[in-house]
Amino acid sequence: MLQSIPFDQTASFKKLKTHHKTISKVHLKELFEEDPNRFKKFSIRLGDIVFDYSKNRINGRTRGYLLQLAEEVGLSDAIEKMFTGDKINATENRSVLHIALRNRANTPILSDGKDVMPDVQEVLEKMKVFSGKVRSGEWKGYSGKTITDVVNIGIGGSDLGPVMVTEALKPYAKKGLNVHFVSNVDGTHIVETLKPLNPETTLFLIASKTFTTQETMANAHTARKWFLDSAQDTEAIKKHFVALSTNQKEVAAFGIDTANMFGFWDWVGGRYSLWSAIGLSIAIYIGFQNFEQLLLGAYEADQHFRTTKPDKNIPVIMGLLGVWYNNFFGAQSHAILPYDQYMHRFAAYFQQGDMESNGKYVGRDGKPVDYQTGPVIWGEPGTNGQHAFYQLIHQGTKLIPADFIAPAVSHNPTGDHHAMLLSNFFAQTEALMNGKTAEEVRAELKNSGKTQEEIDFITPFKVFEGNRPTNSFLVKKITPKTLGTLIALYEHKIFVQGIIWNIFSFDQWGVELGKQLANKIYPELKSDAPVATHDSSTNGLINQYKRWR
Ligand SMILES: O=P(O)(O)OC[C@H]1O[C@H](O)[C@H](O)[C@@H](O)[C@@H]1O
Repeated sequence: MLQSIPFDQTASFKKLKTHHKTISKVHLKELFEEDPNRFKKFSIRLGDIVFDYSKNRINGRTRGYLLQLAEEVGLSDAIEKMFTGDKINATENRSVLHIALRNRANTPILSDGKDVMPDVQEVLEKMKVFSGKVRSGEWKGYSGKTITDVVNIGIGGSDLGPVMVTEALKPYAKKGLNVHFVSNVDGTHIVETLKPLNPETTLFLIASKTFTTQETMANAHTARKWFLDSAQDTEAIKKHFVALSTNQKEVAAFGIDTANMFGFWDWVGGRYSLWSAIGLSIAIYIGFQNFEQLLLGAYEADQHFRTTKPDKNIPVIMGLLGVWYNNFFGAQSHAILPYDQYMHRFAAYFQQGDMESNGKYVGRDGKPVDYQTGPVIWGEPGTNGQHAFYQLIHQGTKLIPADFIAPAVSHNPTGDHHAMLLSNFFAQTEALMNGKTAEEVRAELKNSGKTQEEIDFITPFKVFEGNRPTNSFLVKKITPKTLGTLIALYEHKIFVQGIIWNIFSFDQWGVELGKQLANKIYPELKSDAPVATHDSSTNGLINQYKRWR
């Protein structure tokens, strides 16, 4: 069990509050001028990743207080509890062991007194064999043809991870074997996905931890019907449908042979499950060896998180910096900006990872907290974002801490594209930090042919305050291994913040109410009779829908 320590009642919280009053008046530029060793002091190297957090509104003292905060809330103890299978997900009475899924040392990890590693290894072995057969063409469809298209049907944690990783690692894909993802219950998603596909060469992975999720079950049944319309034989389902789930009973009830089921366990949270059987689409797409590299990268991040001192610990520092802006500067959101087109779903992935984990107002003591918790996570790949929303980051009234991520080596070294991309990556964090003063603007306009009056008018609009904080992740190359490390670092950052905010990061009760109400409304939509059981807005909308449909 985790302790409950309201973070605003810690001694370091008070110190940080007082310290904030002075440091918030200091410009980042001054911090760099004062200390030529800032980059060295405030950056950490982990394998092929450099994490530079020097462009943050902190000095050594800030870092000291933040690290004290981590100590006061018992972070090291909490980390150890996660790694040793303690039931830190108390509201669901579960261990939190996604770290076991990538425990490449295979050392025993106990949950409920039982070593989970033999089961983890068994499923990995099964994934290896199966993905190998699909990739080699040995696995045949009902008419004897090899599989060309894999459709993963799942939503939330059973979709976003595989989507993000298969996109990010496209250069490692096998030619002629495509993956598709269907998540939305909107019929458009499955209809459009199936349109170009041939049932004889399509393999469906039904991915659902619970195997009861409405969207996934609806899409799975539609896929089953589409398939049987062509195969005309329920026996053929065996060759075209597999299940990734913890729920054997429901898998069998759906008609999938449980021999074709890849299991996982209740100690794997949906949004932390891409490392489990839920990653089967990844293993098929990039090959099992590459999938193992992804696990290895995450394992290295796990080791780093568990064993490195807090001041050199990337997720700890990431988490503390987030708390610094969220709770002391009043920042409401955090942007994730990968300068890598393949990583275009990275921010979307961590919207679930972070917001479903830390979007909570009830503390671990069961009482509402008096402070802000999880930030709004958002972002798009650079340079597209620059031409869309960076205006607000540079000159808006909101403070938006941002993470910039870029590979030094591109998978597509076409012409000078990568140098151009990287020059933008470097320039943006520099610009956000330094800004541009009125004097600099005036000097630039001096020989522009403008009158003094025109210069006076335009100058304030061209001034950039700067002082906008950023982190930079410079990665040698986005490979399965470095991507695995990056994802795990972000996962652990979420953990750190949940511990500090004294909330339970591994449940998600907040998604239940909407589901419950949808289940109540769904039968009401069957008849054309007007409804009167809701508030006037909901009744009005439902009844208009009934008139129009
Ligand atoms: O994998 P499933 O059981 O189908 O769940 C899919 C998703 O739905 C739930 O509503 C949760 O919000 C997510 O955390 C979960 O990943």
